[in-house]
Amino acid sequence: MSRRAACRLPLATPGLRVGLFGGSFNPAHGAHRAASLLALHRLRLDRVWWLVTPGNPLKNNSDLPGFEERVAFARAVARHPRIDVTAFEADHGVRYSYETVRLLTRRLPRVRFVWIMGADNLARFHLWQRWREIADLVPIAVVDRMGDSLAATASRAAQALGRHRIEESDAPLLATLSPPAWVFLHGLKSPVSSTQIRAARGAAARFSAP
Ligand SMILES: Nc1ncnc2c1ncn2[C@@H]1O[C@H](COP(=O)(O)OP(=O)(O)OP(=O)(O)O)[C@@H](O)[C@H]1O
Ligand SMILES: O=C(O)c1ccc[n+]([C@@H]2O[C@H](COP(=O)([O-])O)[C@@H](O)[C@H]2O)c1
Repeated sequence: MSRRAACRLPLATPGLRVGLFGGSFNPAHGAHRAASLLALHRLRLDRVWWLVTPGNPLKNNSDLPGFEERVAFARAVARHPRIDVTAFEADHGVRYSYETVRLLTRRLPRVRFVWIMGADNLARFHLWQRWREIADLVPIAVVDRMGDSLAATASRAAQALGRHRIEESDAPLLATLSPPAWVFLHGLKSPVSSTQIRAARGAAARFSAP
């Protein structure tokens, strides 16, 4: 591991409860922040680390803006003392979440990590590389999202992990449970998406073009 990589991970003391929130952040937006605050509060986390991906393995990344640009904008949007925007995956040359989680849990075995994702990602979680092993490594919190709840709870991964789902009222315990364990968090249901923001920016650019 390089000195630079070691420097770019936030400080984490044993027992700290850390939510891992991976994303393309193209661009970061208010629902990323709101989902992080919901998870911080409902899971009794100490911090949330945003893991800006060098490129989602399931997306076409040909139009993805530069990594540093997405990190800088994410930092401007996060603006919270308990949210850290990290370049962990780029620093370590990984883009599969299984590798990220394995690296982090090995390097910081006494930190209590929780993987956080929006409901759209639970709906497609069974397509991720080694998704069952991710669920064996860390508890998972799924944040409800407008239009995605039904597909998420009926998905292959949700069904396969069904008996490991805990009651939402037990969410404060999630970080202390041995995986597999997961919870579905209601209470956000935001319609905001990066897709919508990119479309609005594109329309504005076309409108103002001479
Ligand atoms: N409105 C939202 N409500 C809940 N979770 C969200 C919301 N928007 C994004 N997320 C979650 O944030 C994480 C990062 O998402 P991402 O950066 O891909 O944003 P996005 O808005 O889904 O982007 P895109 O529209 O380009 O797919 C994912 O786990 C995603 O499910
Ligand atoms: O590991 C995988 O196979 C995998 C497949 C799809 C998405 N992910 C991760 O899921 C997170 C959310 O991605 P996105 O593009 O929906 O923001 C991000 O950390 C991606 O690296 C990971």
